[in-house]
Amino acid sequence: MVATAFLHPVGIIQLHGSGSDAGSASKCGHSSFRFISKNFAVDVGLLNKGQCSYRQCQLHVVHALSSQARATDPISSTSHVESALILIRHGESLWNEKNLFTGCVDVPLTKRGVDEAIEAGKRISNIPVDMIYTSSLIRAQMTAMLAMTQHRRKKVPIIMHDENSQAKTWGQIYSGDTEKQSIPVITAWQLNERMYGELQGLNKLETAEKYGKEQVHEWRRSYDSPPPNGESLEMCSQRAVAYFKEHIEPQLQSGKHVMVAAHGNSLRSIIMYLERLTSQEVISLELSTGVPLLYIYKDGKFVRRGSPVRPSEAGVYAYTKNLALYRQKLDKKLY
Ligand SMILES: O=C(O)[C@H](O)COP(=O)(O)O
Repeated sequence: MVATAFLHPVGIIQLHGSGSDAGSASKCGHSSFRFISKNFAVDVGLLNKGQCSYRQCQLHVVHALSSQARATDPISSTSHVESALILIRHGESLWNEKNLFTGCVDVPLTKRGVDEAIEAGKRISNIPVDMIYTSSLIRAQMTAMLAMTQHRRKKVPIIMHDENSQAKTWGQIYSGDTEKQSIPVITAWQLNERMYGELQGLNKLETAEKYGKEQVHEWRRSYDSPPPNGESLEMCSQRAVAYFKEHIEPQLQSGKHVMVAAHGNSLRSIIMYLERLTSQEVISLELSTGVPLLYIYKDGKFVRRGSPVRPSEAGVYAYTKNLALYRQKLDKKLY
């Protein structure tokens, strides 16, 4: 009986068992599998066809399947894992202040937006953050960095540069201790604000007068009506939610606490996914600038815990034992 070809969603597996000497047999007998590490799998198909012995077999390392597979797999199920997810829309930008459609135009924060980011940081200063994801736009990156100046854990957020191999090499940290005291910040264009097409740079009020209030509201808040040569929320969701599922959700599933600093619409699309909102319900979803939202990820589900009102708000930390313990350790300076 030969091992069947399949991709296991959990980890690199090693063939063991009768009839298949991992060293030479080109035909492997029935085998049991041992997990060596997570996030990869090997295609045992080559072994079955006798095309190579185990040792020669090219380990077709396949990135682990989606979190769904991991969630259903009893061995890898991380149902005991509980992670915090903080979503934050950037603070007020210079074009928010001028009431201009911004979309993917890369404008910075206003002074008020800076203050909003700092206030947001105070609100989440006792909630654990292991990784930060931002869009590739400066207003989201400024918001994340400013917010983290208020965090009590005092870890240093460091923007990871992997645009090319030199950037990766030149940005390396050569101290394990220093690395432990830092938080990787991953920037992703997929988290950018929806591209507002020919509305970018136009005044929102003038645009409503020109095209009519209903039409502009449709473009701004509906799910599937794009502005002229721009993205609909649905199109934005196809990149933002896809990125969240592929890159961010697995981190939460492994127990990492994550902050995502992004934009009104890219976050609306992600919240639509987290809270299973319909395309009708999402129309009324509005996000204020610089107000952090807290979700608890557990058993493959996201539970929204609102927005911490202030760092001293007991309620936030009573939500889960882990958040309360983390806060206690901060209070006792155990970090
Ligand atoms: O892109 C913009 O103009 C704002 O960031 C969000 O715009 P909206 O509130 O019209 O969606």
